[in-house]
Amino acid sequence: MDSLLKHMVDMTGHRDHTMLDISVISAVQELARASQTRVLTIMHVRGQQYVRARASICAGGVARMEEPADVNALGEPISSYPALAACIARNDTSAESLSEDGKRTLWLPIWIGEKVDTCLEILHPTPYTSDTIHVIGGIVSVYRNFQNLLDYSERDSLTGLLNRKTFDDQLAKMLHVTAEQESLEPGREERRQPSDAEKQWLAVVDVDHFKLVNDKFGHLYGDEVLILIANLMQSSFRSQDRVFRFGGEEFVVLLRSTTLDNAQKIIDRFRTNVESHDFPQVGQVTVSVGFVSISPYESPVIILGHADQALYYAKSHGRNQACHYDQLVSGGLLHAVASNDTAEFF
Ligand SMILES: Nc1nc2c(ncn2[C@@H]2O[C@H](COP(=O)(O)OP(=O)(O)OP(=O)(O)O)[C@@H](O)[C@H]2O)c(=O)[nH]1
Repeated sequence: MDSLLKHMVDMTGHRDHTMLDISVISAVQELARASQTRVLTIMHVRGQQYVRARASICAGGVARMEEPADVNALGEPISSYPALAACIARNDTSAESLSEDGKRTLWLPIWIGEKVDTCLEILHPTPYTSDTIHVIGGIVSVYRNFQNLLDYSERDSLTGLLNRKTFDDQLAKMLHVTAEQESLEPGREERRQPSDAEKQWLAVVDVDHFKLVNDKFGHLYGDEVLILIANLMQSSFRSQDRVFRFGGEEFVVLLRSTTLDNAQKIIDRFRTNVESHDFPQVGQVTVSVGFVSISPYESPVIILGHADQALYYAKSHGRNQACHYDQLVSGGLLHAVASNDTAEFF
């Protein structure tokens, strides 16, 4: 029981999804004497479900995060896990399978309302007693409640998008990973990257003339426009991209690993989706976008400042368009300010 309490204290002491994953699999692994425990992400992409491990621990080992070799890979189709697929299809909370070579696997999907995007997978050599199942059930409940709480603190209450604080954390992580990858290729910093190279991108999105929407139709309709735009963002961008609301009528998107051509296409698809949407009562609404590639050699403030400069260019040159910072600079339409000062534009 001491051990159970220790694990519960550990799990509830985290304010970060990664550490929560690590502590839940460490707890299950030890208390359920598993041979392997994993946290799986269930991704929903265009009506299909995919499974990808995000943390794992083996007997006698330490828990670790699973970093996918390719961040764009969706994982395995759920059909590779028939017992889990059937369990999710019937909205169930557990499934077991026994393979021909005697390996037992227990899957515990974590339901939050009608949605499931996480599952615990426990491989165990011998059948579980009802006491062990009871302990595992308790750990899973605490894990689910804590995930829920963390999720709530990471999101904007009006649109349900990720909030500004989560953006700061995720951009810092993205810069760190990119810097690590580039350090594996010395000299890359100085080399000019080809225009078809895959990069990470940051786009700042601002609703055009939003004050007019509020003034003409009232704040309730204004709020509805923001919610519908948030929905259009979720459906227009890819599952590996991240969408944030910065507050007001400003949104930010982090686009993962794609070429300039693709980034422009993905952003324009969203922009035209907004332009062609019929907003109840309000009619047509448009957005302007400024975007920039993310370099680990620049600070978040500078990266955001560049995207903002491109956004203001789009605003002051007709709105309802997406402008690329580097293209504006190389075309002489914007002036880059060479500076190490992180307060360059503020
Ligand atoms: N309904 C609603 N309005 C908001 C919210 N947050 C900020 N606003 C309003 O958004 C409007 C932003 O207006 P401005 O910054 O002047 O910009 P704009 O009218 O969109 O003009 P441009 O950006 O130049 O195209 C203000 O009227 C704010 O009151 C919100 O959560 N809900």
